[in-house]
Amino acid sequence: MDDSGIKKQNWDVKETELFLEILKELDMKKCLDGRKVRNNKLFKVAHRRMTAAGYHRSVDQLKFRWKLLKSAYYRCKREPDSPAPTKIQGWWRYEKTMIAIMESRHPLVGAGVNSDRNDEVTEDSDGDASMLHWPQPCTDNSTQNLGLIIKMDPEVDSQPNIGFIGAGNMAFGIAKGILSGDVPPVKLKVSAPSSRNLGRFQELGIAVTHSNIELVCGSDVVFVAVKPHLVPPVLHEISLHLTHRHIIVSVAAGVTLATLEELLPENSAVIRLMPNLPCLVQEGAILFSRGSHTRPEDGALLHSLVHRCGLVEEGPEAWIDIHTGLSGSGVAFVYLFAEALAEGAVKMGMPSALAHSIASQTVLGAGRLLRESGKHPAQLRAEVCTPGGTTIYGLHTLEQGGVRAATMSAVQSATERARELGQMSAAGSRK
Ligand SMILES: NC(=O)C1=CN([C@@H]2O[C@H](COP(=O)(O)OP(=O)(O)OC[C@H]3O[C@@H](n4cnc5c(N)ncnc54)[C@H](O)[C@@H]3O)[C@@H](O)[C@H]2O)C=CC1
Ligand SMILES: O=C(O)[C@@H]1CCC=N1
Repeated sequence: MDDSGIKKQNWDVKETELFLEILKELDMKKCLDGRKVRNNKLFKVAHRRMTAAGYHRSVDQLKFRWKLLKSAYYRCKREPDSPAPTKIQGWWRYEKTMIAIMESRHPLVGAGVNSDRNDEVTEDSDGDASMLHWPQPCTDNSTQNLGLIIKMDPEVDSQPNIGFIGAGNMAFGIAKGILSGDVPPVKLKVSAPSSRNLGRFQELGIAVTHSNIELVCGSDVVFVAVKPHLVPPVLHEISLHLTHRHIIVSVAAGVTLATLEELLPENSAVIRLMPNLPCLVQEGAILFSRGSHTRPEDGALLHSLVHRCGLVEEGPEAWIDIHTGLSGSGVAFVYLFAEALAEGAVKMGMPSALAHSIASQTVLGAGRLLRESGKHPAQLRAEVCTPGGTTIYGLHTLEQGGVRAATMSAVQSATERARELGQMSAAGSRK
């Protein structure tokens, strides 16, 4: 047992890999400047994340493991051809990640850095490099550093900062869905070139900017919510300012993961997400697919952010365009049907307002019953039909009008159009 009462057990591969991934993701290279208080915060965040993943290590155990990993790293660096055995079993598995963490750091230089010598092992002469000397990809260094420090402080905030590029209907719908979870508005920011659509975000307490770069620098998860043809120029604009901490989530219809990855710096974590407008009322239907440089945890993080938007599923990318036809566009098909229902009633003499109100309640009720009963639509339809009654007469008319075939064709057309948009944006990205 250690001081915290946590039993000492050997670290296994998965646990060590997760620990290193967490440190990498927390931007250790920028945050660890040798100040004990800040180091403690970082290890506390790591401790919380490890615990959430089912690995129960105290903060001190994590620090000790980190010391051993650093020792092994320096030993191998000193004697690359015949390194002495390290205290880390299976070190070779972690070497690459350690190099990624350590070699993006600068040696401790000069005054102003209050190095915490107790936090080091003999081999470790760098004392956790100063962020003063780390080149910042973002122009807004002060907020960047502040953001990282806030991000690391479990008491203040451990949630990611979320940015929206584009202030349109879909960004607003997703933002509202996210806010209905336990994410406070202070964690969100939105950018758009004009102020036209920004007011409604501000009313929700969300910060706004006209600078996509400022937005990216202050965000961990960035939703790209501009029209598909604007995706290539927008990604080109922000690319230089992306770091490995960013997850880019595109909601643009048709734009494929391959195109997104091609437009972004190598190894960028990209997720393609297709929402629909009812996210606005937390009744959306979302399907997302992860790019080749994401980890399951990135999907889990995204899921946890948007789960209040409605139904959220992860699936293969081939289904995203189909989901666009079925659900992204599908809501508009349902609205057309609702409108036609109401107009039928108006034709028969009902006042328009009442007809529309009843039509929307009919669509809502039918949808809820369909979802909550878990029954096939044909079964529910049969439950409404009295033999020789009104419904079967009406259904016969709809079938004569080809409503079923027309609806299937509508989903097909919208899916094919999404694919076409994808090809166009791929061509745009190669220009
Ligand atoms: N509206 C919908 O129901 C759905 C839309 N989508 C996708 O969501 C994306 C956005 O669609 P909507 O929200 O409907 O569009 P929208 O036209 O309502 O919003 C687009 C926003 O992008 C902003 N914008 C334009 N150029 C920009 C730039 N260079 N930098 C930053 N912002 C810029 C505009 O000012 C506007 O606020 C599209 O790619 C669409 O395919 C996906 C599913 C459903
Ligand atoms: O019509 C569109 O292109 C977007 C994508 C799905 C819904 N609206």
